[in-house]
Amino acid sequence: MNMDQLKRQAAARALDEVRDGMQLGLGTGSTAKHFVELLGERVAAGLNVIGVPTSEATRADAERCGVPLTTLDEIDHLDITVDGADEIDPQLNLIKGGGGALLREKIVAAASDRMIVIADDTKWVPTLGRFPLPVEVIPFGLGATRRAIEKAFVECGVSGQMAVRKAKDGHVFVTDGGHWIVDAQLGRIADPASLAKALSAIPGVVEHGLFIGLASSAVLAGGEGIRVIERR
Ligand SMILES: O=C(CO)[C@H](O)[C@H](O)COP(=O)(O)O
Repeated sequence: MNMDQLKRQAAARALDEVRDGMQLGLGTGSTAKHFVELLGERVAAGLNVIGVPTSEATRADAERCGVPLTTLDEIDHLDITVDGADEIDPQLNLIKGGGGALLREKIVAAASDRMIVIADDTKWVPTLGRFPLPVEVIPFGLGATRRAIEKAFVECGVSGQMAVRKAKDGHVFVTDGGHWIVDAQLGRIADPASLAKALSAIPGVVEHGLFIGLASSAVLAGGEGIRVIERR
């Protein structure tokens, strides 16, 4: 089975948790896209749900698949958010934002009763940090923000190169919120909760890709089948 088939399997398993009448957060990325497509098939067959997309890309996918959409201004909570991740550790802390949607993804996950992470099992790691940590920043005063981020890294015992993310066309990548992303190659984040707190305290940082205590469960698809891990 190839990687894409594994992603679809994980998405299909998460769909088992969806019930009629639910309000759903719809994640971003190639794995979440499978979930939106499968959900669209169920909607076409009569399932009544409504979704909040975590990016303009997911909004377009959901519209194409016929999934009804709303916003967090029109409804007061979400039952489940189903989203992918770039890394998942055994405490179900995550690195997200490889697709650049971390800000909306975190807002939507935090507004949800449950967050189900779906992934192929290569995303499962003993310690976060091999995947570059995305930090969403305001372009104004970026030099000062970078220095403050470096200081936070030192205080939290990590270090590594930082680079402003570029789009495929070579221009700076701009998020749906109009911000930039700095990717930090940290290698190993021993204390992700402390680093998350330190980054959140920096004025020019809009959000970062450490999702601490947000995921309720992870559905991991691998060569030997599907593993569902619940947060203790
Ligand atoms: O955080 C994300 C987007 O901001 C994605 O969930 C993450 O990058 C995983 O993507 P994929 O399912 O394509 O591997």
